Amino acid sequence: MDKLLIRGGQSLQGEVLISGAKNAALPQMCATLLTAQPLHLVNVPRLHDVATMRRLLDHMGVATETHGERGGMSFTAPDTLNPEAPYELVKTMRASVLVLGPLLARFGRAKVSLPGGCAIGSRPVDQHIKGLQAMGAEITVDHGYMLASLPLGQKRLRGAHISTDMVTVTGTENFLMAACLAEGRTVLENAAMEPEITDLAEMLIRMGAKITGHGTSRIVIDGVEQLHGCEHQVVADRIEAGTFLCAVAATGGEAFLRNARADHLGAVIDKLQEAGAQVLAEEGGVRIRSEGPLKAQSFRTTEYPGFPTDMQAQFMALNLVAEGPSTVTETIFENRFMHVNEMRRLGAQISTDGRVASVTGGQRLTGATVMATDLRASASLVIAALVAKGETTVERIYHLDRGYDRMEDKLRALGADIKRLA
Ligand SMILES: CC(=O)N[C@H]1[C@@H](OP(=O)(O)OP(=O)(O)OC[C@H]2O[C@@H](n3ccc(=O)[nH]c3=O)[C@H](O)[C@@H]2O)O[C@H](CO)[C@@H](O)[C@@H]1O
Ligand SMILES: C=C(OP(=O)(O)O)C(=O)O
Repeated sequence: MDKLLIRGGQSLQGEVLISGAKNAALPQMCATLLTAQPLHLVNVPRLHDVATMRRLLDHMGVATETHGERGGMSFTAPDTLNPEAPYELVKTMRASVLVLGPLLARFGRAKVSLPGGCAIGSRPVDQHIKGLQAMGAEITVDHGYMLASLPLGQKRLRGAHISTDMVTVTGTENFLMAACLAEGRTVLENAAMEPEITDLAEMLIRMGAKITGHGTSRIVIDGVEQLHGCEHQVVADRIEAGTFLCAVAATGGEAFLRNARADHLGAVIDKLQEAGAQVLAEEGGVRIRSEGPLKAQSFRTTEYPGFPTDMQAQFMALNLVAEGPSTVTETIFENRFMHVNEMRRLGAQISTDGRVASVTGGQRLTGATVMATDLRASASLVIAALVAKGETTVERIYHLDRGYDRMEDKLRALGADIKRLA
């Protein structure tokens, strides 16, 4: 199993290219199921989750191709395919639930294993099921599979008014895709507003969908009979960018994050600036300068445009070395502090009480062997290791590879002493 060996203490300097977003590319790949015409994506990140999604689409009978250096991928979903997502292919990836809406909308049936993904909470899909049922689908769960179909004689899903019990990102994406081919109007209340939703909606509009209100909490979709192919560039990964911002802030130094979108990182940039780092939106990217001691920041995770749960662990790593006490409150997932125990192996002083972690800042971390437990936990351990004295081994980095595009190469180019051991 691959691991990372990191010798801490180098400040980071230079330029890094931010890849396309995992959480935008994955739903966009699923949207290919909505049309028989080819979908061409560019700026698709090189990630395990993307490879897994490709295998899943291949398994169903979608023709997939990669081309060029710019992360080009093409997909063609024929009129007849196998609408089944087996456990083996979906167990590591939450986004696999996103085939459900498109399959139902175009083929009228689907058999999809309950999805996996980061083990950061129980992560049910009850809202997905309820919303699609409101659109007329019949869905039962049996032996870990969602079995979905349309009632006899019904050819299309029907537009509905859907108001979810909580804001759900993939739930919103499933309804958005399903509603594009439904009969009549669908209104999504309490919709997620993440930039990845907006990017998906913009791509669907390019495919012929009629959508308004994306980027707000009320999205209106008027169903059409058919969608067509298109070419789309995947939006830059705000979480990868945020991770590099925290890494540079923690180690000190200066870096330009090419393609990063400051407008998608408001809450994270505000906290970094309050901590004392300089963060500037520039033409083509974001620059960060960090020198001298930073001040630890308390924060709570909330839905976009609030502080992202996917940045909680990385910012906690920064709070370890910044000065002063801080509290970190996780409101989205009930079990997203698994990095805390591993950070303690590096000498961190953190106590947790339910969803609140209290962090003692200004700590001298020292290298140790730690274990990655989930995707962003892995990234936070890498950041902590970059500032720890001596050598740290981060084990089980297959979690990191799920969602970061060659992270160690990018960090090495910025001056980090980091290597992968197979
Ligand atoms: C592939 C992808 O885009 N993953 C992101 C997506 O995950 P994901 O879409 O799984 O997260 P959701 O927004 O759905 O989850 C938000 C909360 O709602 C709960 N919930 C959700 C659906 C449901 O049917 N029932 C239910 O109870 C979840 O357990 C969680 O507590 O948004 C999360 C929150 O920003 C991010 O951390 C993930 O990186
Ligand atoms: C939790 C995450 O991913 P997933 O939803 O794919 O498990 C993440 O990207 O931080």
